[in-house]
Amino acid sequence: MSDPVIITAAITGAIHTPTMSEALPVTPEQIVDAAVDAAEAGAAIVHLHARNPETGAPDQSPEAFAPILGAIKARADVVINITTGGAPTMTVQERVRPAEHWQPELASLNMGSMNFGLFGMLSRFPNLNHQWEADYLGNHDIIFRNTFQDIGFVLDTLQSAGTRFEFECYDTAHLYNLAHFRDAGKVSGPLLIQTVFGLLGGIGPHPDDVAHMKRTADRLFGDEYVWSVLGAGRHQMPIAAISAAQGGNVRVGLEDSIWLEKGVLAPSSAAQVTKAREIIEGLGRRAATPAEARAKLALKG
Ligand SMILES: C[C@H](N)CC(=O)CC(=O)O
Ligand SMILES: [Zn+2]
Repeated sequence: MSDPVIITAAITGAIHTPTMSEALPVTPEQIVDAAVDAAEAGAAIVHLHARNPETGAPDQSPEAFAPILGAIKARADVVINITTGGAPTMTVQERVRPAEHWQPELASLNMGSMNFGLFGMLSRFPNLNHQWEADYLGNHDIIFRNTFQDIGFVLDTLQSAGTRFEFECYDTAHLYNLAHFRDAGKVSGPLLIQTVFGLLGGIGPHPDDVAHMKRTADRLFGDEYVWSVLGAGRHQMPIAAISAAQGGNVRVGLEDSIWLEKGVLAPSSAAQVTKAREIIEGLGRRAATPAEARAKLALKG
């Protein structure tokens, strides 16, 4: 039987906005509770962003993470993964600061630049509460920038503190970018590769897309990598099931989808973790503990 499944819960992110779902955690207290609940539901890793408690706008200042990190650690033995993606509108210097300051076990790292098509969601949410939501979601001109220089800068800034990475790959080009850094000796296994599906600007959510990304990663990295998947929006659970059925790992959470199923808003990331666990256990597997995730990913603990 294949290894236990590492479940990552992405708690709030910087893509969805407060008007979209009341369940989206915004304040530090809400983010802490959501992360602890997700850990208790079976997540071994929580992926964290911070927000302005008043407006809900993304906040990438190290101070914004202060009331979140210690409080989670005091209540749950879960692996902390701090975003370096922040929001697409931020510079790499801004985006790397929280992980540089807090030196987590894991940090996310987008393996390339890409068009970020958030506007697809706008049609479903005509009445947004905050102007920044409309400006942000309605923007057809967003590029998430992470050049080879930016990626090198993030690696150099964080690796000295023993932080390892969740390499976010939105298309096969990003897998080749990661292979480039591996060949250059800048990164080494075990490489946690988070393949992202169904976000406009990246690869699609079709099972053929998943097979194509997995086949390419298998060829480029062999047993040097640990495979995980992230399906955006309504693709979250079907993509998780495909991965779990093939020995892979999964990421769920309100950052990636506000839905539990078609037309049903998820009451929490924990509810999505529970649903993913049902799928995983239905396949005869089980969720990995934080300790098992640390061992498999060679985390500093
Ligand atoms: C699709 C996800 N929002 C990817 C993400 O989580 C990026 C990051 O924080 O570095
Ligand atoms: Zn993120």
